[in-house]
Amino acid sequence: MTTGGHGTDGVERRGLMFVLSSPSGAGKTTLSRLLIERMPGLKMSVSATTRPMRPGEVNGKDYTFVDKTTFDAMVKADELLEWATVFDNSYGTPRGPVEAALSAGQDVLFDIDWQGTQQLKQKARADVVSVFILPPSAADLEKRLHSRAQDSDEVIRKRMSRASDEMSHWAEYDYIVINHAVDEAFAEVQSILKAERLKRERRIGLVGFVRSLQGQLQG
Ligand SMILES: Nc1nc2c(ncn2[C@@H]2O[C@H](COP(=O)(O)OP(=O)(O)O)[C@@H](O)[C@H]2O)c(=O)[nH]1
Ligand SMILES: Nc1ncnc2c1ncn2[C@@H]1O[C@H](COP(=O)(O)OP(=O)(O)O)[C@@H](O)[C@H]1O
Repeated sequence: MTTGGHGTDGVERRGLMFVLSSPSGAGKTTLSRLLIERMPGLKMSVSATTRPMRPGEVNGKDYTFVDKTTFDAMVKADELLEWATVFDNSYGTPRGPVEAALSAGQDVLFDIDWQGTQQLKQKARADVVSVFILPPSAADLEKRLHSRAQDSDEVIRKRMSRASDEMSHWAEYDYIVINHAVDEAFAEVQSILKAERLKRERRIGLVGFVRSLQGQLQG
């Protein structure tokens, strides 16, 4: 499904879909923002959701906030690459921007749950790189949900009680990062992306590049 694009060394490369999942509060949003800021060639997939906007969130940047009728119409029109129900709300990935970014040779970053990750893998396994973020402890997770100060106590309780369910899918992921300190977790996630970009199978321009090197050696 993905084509085009050049790596930093000029060799043509297929774009990849970089997925971060975790229980709520483990740090996906924080790590995603850092990746987008610091990794050129990576574009965030902005999901559509029916959940209410949190203070500080920006419509069209953090999520596209839609009502249930609009979301259902998007599903019906096959406008979503994947979608799922999480915490009683619907979340989904609009297909158009992802396909446009990949065909322009960019990589795409997804902050989606295990259900969405499974759907992406069914569609394009070779192009999906998945990372599961774990909190260092349950106490830290709860502290982070409270420190974010954006959800009511009841919502936080619900998210804590779902954490174990979400975490039970950890073994379906390619990589696991434990988010102790943000800087270290970021460095680990960044290393994964850098190494995956160098994978031979994605570097579709290598055959031509090596042929040209061999030509130079013989010539
Ligand atoms: N399948 C799927 N999951 C999504 C999508 N967007 C967000 N999610 C997941 O929905 C869950 C709840 O997200 P959110 O309400 O922003 O809370 P957060 O986990 O605290 O960031 C998280 O596990 C997200 O990764 C999407 O487009 N598809
Ligand atoms: N390594 C860390 N140490 C301490 N606090 C963190 C760490 N990573 C994230 N946080 C904080 O925890 C809260 C939840 O993080 P967030 O990135 O919103 O998680 P998620 O997107 O997985 O729900 C935020 O207030 C964030 O600043």
